[in-house]
Amino acid sequence: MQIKGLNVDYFGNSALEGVTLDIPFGHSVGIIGPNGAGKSTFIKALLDVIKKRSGTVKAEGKDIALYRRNIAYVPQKNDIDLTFPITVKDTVLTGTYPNLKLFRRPGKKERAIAERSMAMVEIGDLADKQISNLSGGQLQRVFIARALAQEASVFFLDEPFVGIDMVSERIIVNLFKQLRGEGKTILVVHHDLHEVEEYFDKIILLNKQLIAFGDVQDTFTTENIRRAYGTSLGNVIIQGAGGAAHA
Ligand SMILES: Nc1ncnc2c1ncn2[C@@H]1O[C@H](COP(=O)(O)OP(=O)(O)OP(=O)(O)O)[C@@H](O)[C@H]1O
Repeated sequence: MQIKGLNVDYFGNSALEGVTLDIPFGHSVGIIGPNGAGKSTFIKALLDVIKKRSGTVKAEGKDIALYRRNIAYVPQKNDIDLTFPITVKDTVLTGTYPNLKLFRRPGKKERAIAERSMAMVEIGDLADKQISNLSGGQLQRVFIARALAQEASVFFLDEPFVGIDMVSERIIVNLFKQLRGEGKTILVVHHDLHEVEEYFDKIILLNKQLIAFGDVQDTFTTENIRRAYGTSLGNVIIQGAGGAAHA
């Protein structure tokens, strides 16, 4: 995915400035940076769901709009209306809609895809429950199953580990490993620096501007964390992460 000169403003305030990088497919990539660094904005700009002031985003040489169907997106929980009356299986089934032909309803094939997707995140037993009755971790797995049902090759997830239980976290991490093994690309906005090395093979450090991008071993360094978070906050974070970052 080729990103060139990406600038995004909200009401005249800049959220992203001149972000240029080339994200190779087939990796699990963490997007890391302080609150308000523009991480969610970055994902939304790549998806073309918010207006850019300038810049281009291409995938395999094509404008991202032409590639959009191949990208499954799991937004932050806050961005989803959880009071909407819908069951787990119907929510997951909506993941198949982008691939349906015009005026076609989901049939046997789509229901089989939805079932397989639910099984991949171990929520088959919740199929008939209303989404409003689920725990945070179960809900996150429902939205990931919906993304799987889209049968995309690229996955964008915004803070998937926030407010979830350890069992859900383990299931999701194992799924990421499985998807990566199948050559899929996973781009994840992530807050907690503890697990960075286990979850991702590349990271993007962001604070309005691109601070660093590359393999975790080379990029997840105390120096880069200080540059992204500022020296004093960076030091607190490095200590809190128990030396997870490289010196
Ligand atoms: N819809 C919006 N309207 C106005 N300003 C916005 C909007 N969305 C984000 N912003 C501002 O843009 C900046 C970047 O926000 P963004 O949500 O992308 O950051 P983030 O790194 O994902 O933050 P967090 O970790 O807190 O979720 C912040 O200053 C935020 O207040």
